[in-house]
Amino acid sequence: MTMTDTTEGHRSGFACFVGRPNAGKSTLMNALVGEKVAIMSSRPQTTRRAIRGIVNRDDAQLVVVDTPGLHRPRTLLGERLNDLVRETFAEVDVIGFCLPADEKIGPGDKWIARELSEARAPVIAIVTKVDKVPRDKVAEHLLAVSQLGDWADVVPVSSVKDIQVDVLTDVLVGHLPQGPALYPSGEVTDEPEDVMVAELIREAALEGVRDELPHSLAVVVEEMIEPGDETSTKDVLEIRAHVFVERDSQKGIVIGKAGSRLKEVGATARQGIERLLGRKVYLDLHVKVAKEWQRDPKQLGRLGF
Ligand SMILES: Nc1nc2c(ncn2[C@@H]2O[C@H](COP(=O)(O)OP(=O)(O)OP(=O)(O)O)[C@@H](O)[C@H]2O)c(=O)[nH]1
Repeated sequence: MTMTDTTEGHRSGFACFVGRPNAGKSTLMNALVGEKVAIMSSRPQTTRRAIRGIVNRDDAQLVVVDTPGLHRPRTLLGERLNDLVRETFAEVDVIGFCLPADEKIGPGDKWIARELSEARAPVIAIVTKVDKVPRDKVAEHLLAVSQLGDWADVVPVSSVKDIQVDVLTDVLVGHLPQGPALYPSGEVTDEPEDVMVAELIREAALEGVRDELPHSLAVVVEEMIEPGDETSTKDVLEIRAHVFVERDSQKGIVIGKAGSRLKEVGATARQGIERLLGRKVYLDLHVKVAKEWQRDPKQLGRLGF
């Protein structure tokens, strides 16, 4: 009998997903990782890259990292985000490019495809939402997608109906280098709490209004006050956060009629935060207009970009 190293044949590495808004990236990432992983948001000090989740298997560990939306830059923030996306592309082992089966390939997809042609890592074209269209349409779409670029693979999936998600995992894992697990299984994040809390609030605030507020929204946690603290007024952890938007009209969108939407945002975010921290919290949200913050480097710095 020979001694076998347990890491022999084991693969590990990073994957990221890109695609235009609504392409099904988040749903797919959640399907891959097997649970809602927004709360695993993790942001290394220098970038906005976050760990979305980790797929742990006996033979592999696939770490899925987040990429800020890739889009045609119009503002300073847009340019910086795109730089970050390119940095992310340079650091991952495999890239998944999501293209929804129920939508024609558009200029946005072509732009992303061109960006991806520069990437060092292999790109898997993923045709998402195949449950939404008949089979012959899927076939047609697959053909169009395969002609769009030089892909390492083209994989059709449905995250909602769980079609081919396991196949996609195998394909992604196949592109990882051999190596031991990068994170202990069970570990989900290495991020400070306030950053994750801010991310949860931002997610909740964007829910349903992503199109209206694409990148014009930032959240800063101002204070997290423990019940025993001098300034504490509550008997639970008190979190005060600012939600920054660029314009008064956007403020209205976030707050809603008579504050109805902000109340919902707060309730959703609070639930997530309580799950994350494992304790009850009191959440106090203030919506503020930081005019043109996307163009102002000082403001950007303060908001963590
Ligand atoms: N029927 C069906 N709907 C899906 C599938 N995947 C995603 N969707 C829906 O498509 C919409 C967009 O999905 P998301 O996962 O939020 O897309 P995204 O690419 O993360 O979007 P952005 O956050 O805007 O970039 C949601 O309403 C999903 O429920 C799928 O496999 N089948």
